[in-house]
Amino acid sequence: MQITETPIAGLLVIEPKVWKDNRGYFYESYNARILAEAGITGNFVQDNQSFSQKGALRGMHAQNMPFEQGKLVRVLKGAVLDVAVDIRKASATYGQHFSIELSGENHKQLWVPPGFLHGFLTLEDETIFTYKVTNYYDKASEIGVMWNDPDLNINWNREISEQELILSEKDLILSSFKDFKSPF
Ligand SMILES: Cc1cn([C@H]2C[C@H](O)[C@@H](COP(=O)(O)OP(=O)(O)O[C@H]3O[C@H](C)C(=O)[C@H](O)[C@H]3O)O2)c(=O)[nH]c1=O
Repeated sequence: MQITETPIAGLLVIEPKVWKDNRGYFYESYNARILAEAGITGNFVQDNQSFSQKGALRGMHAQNMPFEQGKLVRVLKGAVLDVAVDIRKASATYGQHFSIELSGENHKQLWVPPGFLHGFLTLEDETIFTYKVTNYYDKASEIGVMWNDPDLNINWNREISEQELILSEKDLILSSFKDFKSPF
């Protein structure tokens, strides 16, 4: 399992060792000891899974304290462009984002600590996205910023036009970044 830093402190890319043979492949998708050695010591209490068609965009979301969540995200099948935005007010990279393609083929994972907005654009039909979180879901604590906020300026361009995007009602009316008051 190789764990590498990103330009945003605390945000880490995890690439598992994949064992391939004539039957297929095997890899450890989660190993608390190896993650702890890299500083990922969250107490994971809940696993989530979502299924999305190409063009579905979920985000940008976070939960407010005391239900802030660290997220260990990956794709079982299909592909997404995964994006995390630093909303830690004291951070030198406040408002900056990191994006990475996660897929059932590349087996990559992203550790998103508390203090980030998170979301993804689905790049293939029948994509299965799964993740561990370090705090329970609390609807009343949900906060978010629009996926296309001009100040965040997230570069989603993946041959998917705005007309092809599939968004929830909730994700159509999230806050602008300039009106957003980060609790982190
Ligand atoms: C997140 C969540 C949702 N739900 C219920 C509530 C809704 O009725 C339904 C769909 O939820 P939502 O539309 O918020 O699902 P996503 O848009 O995939 O939300 C996620 O989107 C991005 C990718 C994130 O990083 C967050 O984990 C999360 O906000 O599932 C639950 O019961 N438990 C949960 O933990």
